[in-house]
Amino acid sequence: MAAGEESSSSRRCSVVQLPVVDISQPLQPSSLLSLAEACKQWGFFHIINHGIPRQLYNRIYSLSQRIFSLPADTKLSQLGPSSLLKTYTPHFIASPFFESLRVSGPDFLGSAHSSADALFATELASEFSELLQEYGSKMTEISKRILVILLTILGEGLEEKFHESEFQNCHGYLRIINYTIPPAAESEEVEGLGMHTDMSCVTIVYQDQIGGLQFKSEGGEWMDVSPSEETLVVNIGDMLQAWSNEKLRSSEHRVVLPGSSSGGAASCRLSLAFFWCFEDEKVIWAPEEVVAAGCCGRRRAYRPFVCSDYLRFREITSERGRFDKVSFTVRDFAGALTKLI
Ligand SMILES: O=C(O)CCC(=O)C(=O)O
Ligand SMILES: [Fe+2]
Repeated sequence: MAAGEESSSSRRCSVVQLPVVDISQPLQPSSLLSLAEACKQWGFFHIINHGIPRQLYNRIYSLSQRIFSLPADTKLSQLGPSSLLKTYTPHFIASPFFESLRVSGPDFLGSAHSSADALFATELASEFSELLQEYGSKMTEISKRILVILLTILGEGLEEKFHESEFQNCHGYLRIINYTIPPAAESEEVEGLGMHTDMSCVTIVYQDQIGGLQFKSEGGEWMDVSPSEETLVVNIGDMLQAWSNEKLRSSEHRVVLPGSSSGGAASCRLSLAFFWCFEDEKVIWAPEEVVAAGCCGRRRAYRPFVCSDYLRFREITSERGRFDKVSFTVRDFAGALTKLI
């Protein structure tokens, strides 16, 4: 795995060559090894041959832009935090440059429809919903495939033993995110989304060509995740870090937006982040076999906890309007590093 300094002087971070997994093929032992290493060290990797046609992205992209370019009042009153639907997160909640629309599974069609009906004429609303249904169900399928791979790298026999029994009630939701690139930023980068960990088992991200997704290495260095047309980014979330007893890493990450001088005339960055999560009432407790697998000893890193309690903890501990604040993670909530259980 090669990591080298990036040439651009405006970015004080490194680029890393993440493993690229072809998920249309069974994985070769050598690929499994490098993936296992990356999941332990970075918690990030790329996938290719995922079967999402480019036209699907293009169409979602252009309809999403139509939604985000509607007047702020319309988005807020129809979909905002005080509306019935609550699917729209306006600017100045996650950051001044971030706004998003949530589409929840498994009925992605119904979820997208309820938001789109409030904004679009019938025909466009139907098209938007159908596209999101297609995207959501493809992401669901890919998430399951990724979990099979991750359980395989955790240890022999663990996939057969635990995929069905532990992950069968997982559910997914999608966040369509629009980042506004501020023209006043000059050569300075700004944080579009501050440092955080995801509360999912795995997250699958499509980022457009603007890039800017970065994760923090164990040594505390920011690493750039370069955008590429053909690949999707996968990162491990807190739920899987806890369930795997930290054999899979949920890295802190963020999104930086380029200053206006660092390239192009683009005024926005669009990403689609799909979160594959345990059900709310799931008790997370790493199985004995997972704790014992490999050479990491038998120390448990977490006490058992209920998923929804952690989600609530994150909600309470995240301070609105404090964009610079480091958010708490699952270690702060359920870490038991000093105690043998
Ligand atoms: O926009 C991106 O590229 C990543 C978004 C993200 O990290 C998140 O929504 O949790
Ligand atoms: Fe994230």
